[in-house]
Amino acid sequence: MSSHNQRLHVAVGVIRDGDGRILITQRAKHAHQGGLWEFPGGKLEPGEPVRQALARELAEELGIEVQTAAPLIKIKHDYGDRHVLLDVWNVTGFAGQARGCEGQAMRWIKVEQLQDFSFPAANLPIIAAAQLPHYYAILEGRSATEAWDNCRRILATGIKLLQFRVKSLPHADLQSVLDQVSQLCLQQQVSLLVNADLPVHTANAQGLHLSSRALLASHERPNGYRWVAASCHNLDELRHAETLGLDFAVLAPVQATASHPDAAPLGWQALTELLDQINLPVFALGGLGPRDLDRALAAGAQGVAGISAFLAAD
Ligand SMILES: Nc1nc2c([nH]c(=O)n2[C@H]2C[C@H](O)[C@@H](COP(=O)(O)OP(=O)(O)OP(=O)(O)O)O2)c(=O)[nH]1
Ligand SMILES: [Mg+2]
Repeated sequence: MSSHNQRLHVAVGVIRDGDGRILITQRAKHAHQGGLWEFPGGKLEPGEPVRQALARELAEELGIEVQTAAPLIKIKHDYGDRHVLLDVWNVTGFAGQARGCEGQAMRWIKVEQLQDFSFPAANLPIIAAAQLPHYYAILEGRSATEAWDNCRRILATGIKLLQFRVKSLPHADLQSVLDQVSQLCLQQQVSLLVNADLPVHTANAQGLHLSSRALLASHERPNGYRWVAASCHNLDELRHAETLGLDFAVLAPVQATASHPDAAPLGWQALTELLDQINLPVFALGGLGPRDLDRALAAGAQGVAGISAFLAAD
């Protein structure tokens, strides 16, 4: 194996301050991917655990001590001259004041500003992962009243990412319920994705959610949406979502669910193995709720998606 084929394992931190701002630093001009902005971090030493490498690199580069960190996403990327595995962690607690210990430029920026900076090519899914929350709620309802009631209950839990998928609603009611839901989402700064199978106008939504059938029928990313996501059940579908340049996927069913009793659950092990093979933020769905977040993160997921799990009691 030539040295270029050996994958360089890199520990990377998406560091957040108390206001949710993110720290980015600029790579030295002469370095690989020089001059571009990056999330601080660096190469693992031989035999070094990744969590330890993360702490060491952030101490060396920024003079901070990592206190709270959780896995965010893993990216494998071939630059041609170098093959990297970026092992990216969310760092939400640290001691000390970050400074550029190696003379590098640094900025604390809002998550929305990540688009305004040039990062290495491998960073695209990291930026999506950094901007997405850990929970994705799916709105269902058999009547306009029930859908609206469910929407209010879901948003009351603090959900910031919502899919409008009220497939059992009479078509005559769909548009007015969607208009009402999108109004409330706008007010509460919730990102709303509309399921692409629904016969509605999506002008007031930030995103489109493709069913796995719609995903496989698509040859390019739909235009004009801040977020485009898809439902997946296997590696082929996940790969297709990645190839189209979608922002994230939902993978189901991870556990057995009452709503889909015939579908064989993947289980945590298969979930981990599937997520290891793609560079895309993925929410785990199926028999899961907020209590499963740590397990989902450990498996390499962005977080947890659910329907009934996010309906808080009134
Ligand atoms: N830290 C970091 N590295 C990234 C990002 N995106 C990306 O493609 N990389 C690549 C660039 C490099 O090829 C590799 C990091 O290796 P590096 O050589 O900078 O690591 P290091 O900090 O240990 O550097 P050094 O001590 O050897 O100077 O990962 C990112 O967001 N952060
Ligand atoms: Mg570095």
